[in-house]
Amino acid sequence: MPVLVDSFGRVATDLRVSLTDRCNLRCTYCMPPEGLDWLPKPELLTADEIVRLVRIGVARLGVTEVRYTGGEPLLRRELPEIVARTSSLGAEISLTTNGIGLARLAGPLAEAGLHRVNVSLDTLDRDVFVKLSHRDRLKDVLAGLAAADAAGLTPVKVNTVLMRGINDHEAVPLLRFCLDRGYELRFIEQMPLDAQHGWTRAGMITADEMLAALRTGFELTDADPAERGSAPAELFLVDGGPAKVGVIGSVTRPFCGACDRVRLTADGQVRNCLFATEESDLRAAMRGGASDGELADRWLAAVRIKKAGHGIDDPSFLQPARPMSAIGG
Ligand SMILES: Nc1nc2c(ncn2[C@@H]2O[C@H](COP(=O)(O)OP(=O)(O)OP(=O)(O)O)[C@@H](O)[C@H]2O)c(=O)[nH]1
Ligand SMILES: C[S@@+](CC[C@H](N)C(=O)[O-])C[C@H]1O[C@@H](n2cnc3c(N)ncnc32)[C@H](O)[C@@H]1O
Ligand code: SF4
Ligand code: SF4
Repeated sequence: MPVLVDSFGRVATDLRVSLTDRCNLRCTYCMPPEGLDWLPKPELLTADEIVRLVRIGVARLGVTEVRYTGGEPLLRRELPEIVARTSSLGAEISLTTNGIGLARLAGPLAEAGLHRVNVSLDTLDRDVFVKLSHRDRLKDVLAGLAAADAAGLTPVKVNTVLMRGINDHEAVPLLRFCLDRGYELRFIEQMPLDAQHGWTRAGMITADEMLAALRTGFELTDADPAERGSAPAELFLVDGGPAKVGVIGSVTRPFCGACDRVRLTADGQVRNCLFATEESDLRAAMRGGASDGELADRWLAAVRIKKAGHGIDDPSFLQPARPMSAIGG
């Protein structure tokens, strides 16, 4: 089987599929309070088109992990159907979500064949949640997390972006909360992918700062690096283990050398990197009558030209035109 390999020899086996660019939160590191100009419906891939492309990825191109994301993937009505139709292909199927609606959907998604979820939770404080996301939905997120755990969508992982002066005092309580419930918490460095282009390197909480904050409450030791593979999260044992906490240092501790990712946007564009400047239009090809083999060939060509890394520190770095919510995080 041909594989999605780039010119540096990295093989993309992890397909991240954005199901929609819409969202019911407005996290300040992601999009403005008024929202964005969402993609028009006819431009979105249909459920049939998504299933066809995922099948091509898994059956013809060596994809072994499929993650549905967005925008907010739980807003896509056909999510359980898409999971059901792709879960028999043999790849691991996971979901990254803000958790709103998961209280209702965790059971049906598990039944449809979803293996696990990662839920974003930046704070345990209702007022901070409102400040950070411009919506009063903390209760729904917490209910979604509990439902995911109860439905066996495990290991449940939690994603937290720390923001200076907003939630950076919550590193220790958030870890305590996750340890108590058996969730694997990962702290994330903010990347220049917000729609407002407001990111600054100085404003970002670094992985070193996160670790220093955590060490005020816990003893951290390096986990076995062999376990990491191509995962973005660097893991640390908490108080001797076995519980772990992760740090995703995309900016100060980049992991691009081991990158195994490729993305499909909600409007059917292949992106070989979060920070890609070029996309390959599978939707137009598909709607123009391309065969599975022709689509696979386009996909292979798109991955071949992946750059070595994100280049955030290069003087010539330009933030991509698409924000994270429209790329698929
Ligand atoms: N630089 C970089 N960061 C990424 C990439 N994918 C995800 N991230 C970061 O990692 C965070 C967590 O991503 P998730 O969607 O939970 O996926 P994951 O951590 O790869 O998933 P697991 O397999 O469960 O560990 C995101 O919020 C991003 O900030 C990527 O391709 N490149
Ligand atoms: C874009 S969201 C999509 C899925 C879902 N809406 C959610 O929030 O989990 C996926 C992940 O990207 C993260 N994210 C969003 N903007 C980011 C940024 N500028 N830098 C780093 N991570 C970001 C979020 O915290 C979330 O964990
Ligand atoms: S990070 Fe996720 S939940 Fe927050 S605004 Fe972006 S897409 Fe929505
Ligand atoms: S920034 Fe690009 S190359 Fe680096 S890990 Fe993410 S997707 Fe891969």
